[in-house]
Amino acid sequence: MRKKIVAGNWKMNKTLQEGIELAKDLNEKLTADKPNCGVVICTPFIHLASVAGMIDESIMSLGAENCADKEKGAYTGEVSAEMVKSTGAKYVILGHSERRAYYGETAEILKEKVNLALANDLKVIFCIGEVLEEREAGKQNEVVKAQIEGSLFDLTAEQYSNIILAYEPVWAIGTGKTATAEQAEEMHAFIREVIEEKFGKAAAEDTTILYGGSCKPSNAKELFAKPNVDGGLIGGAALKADDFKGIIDAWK
Ligand SMILES: O=C(CO)COP(=O)(O)O
Repeated sequence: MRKKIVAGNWKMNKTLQEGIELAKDLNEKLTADKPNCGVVICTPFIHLASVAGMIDESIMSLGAENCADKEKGAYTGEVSAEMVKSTGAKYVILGHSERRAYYGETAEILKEKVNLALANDLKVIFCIGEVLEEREAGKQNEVVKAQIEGSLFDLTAEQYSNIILAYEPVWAIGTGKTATAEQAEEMHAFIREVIEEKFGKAAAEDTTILYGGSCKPSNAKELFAKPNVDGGLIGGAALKADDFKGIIDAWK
């Protein structure tokens, strides 16, 4: 049975002190009222080691928002998968549309990152999704399929079992314009078909596919009610403990 997950992506928000406060607050709230799903918080690199020491791992896990495409060495400013793992993090987000668009991350670069993350025992939350023009041209399926094929199709079945997918239509990220539950379901079902073609039916059924893009407490329940939507990858609403918990509670 695939796992239901609500994951937060803090992006480039929160000072170290603010991040510690948020993690503490969330940890307290979820200790008092246990979640019905897996919870992951993905924080900037600088928060990882501090936050790792303060969260109850039976309730939530920690992840990074990125890692380098190189193993180690003279790559000033980069943070390797091995370094991420050494903080206590268990997950890493890769292929976020902001990384693809603003930092030129190609399918090839992402393939390297995915390999290094998996080699260091990190689970990968791999993001895919089309931009508005692609949706308007009816090309969303083609785009998403190419993103999956381009970075994940060389994985072994064993490696693939550590991948979580996150469908994030770029036009819905931070815009307040959520995909409808029907649009999300339609794409998630298609993604499962793409996975089935390559990795087989069991792997497709076992893949957790998250929806991301303006997901909030007010729309999470409707989205998560769809059979192929296994949770969310949350940006803005993950920055307030009450909002994030409101989304987690959509599984109750
Ligand atoms: O990009 C996202 C999560 O990775 C979604 O961001 P928002 O929830 O702010 O739209």
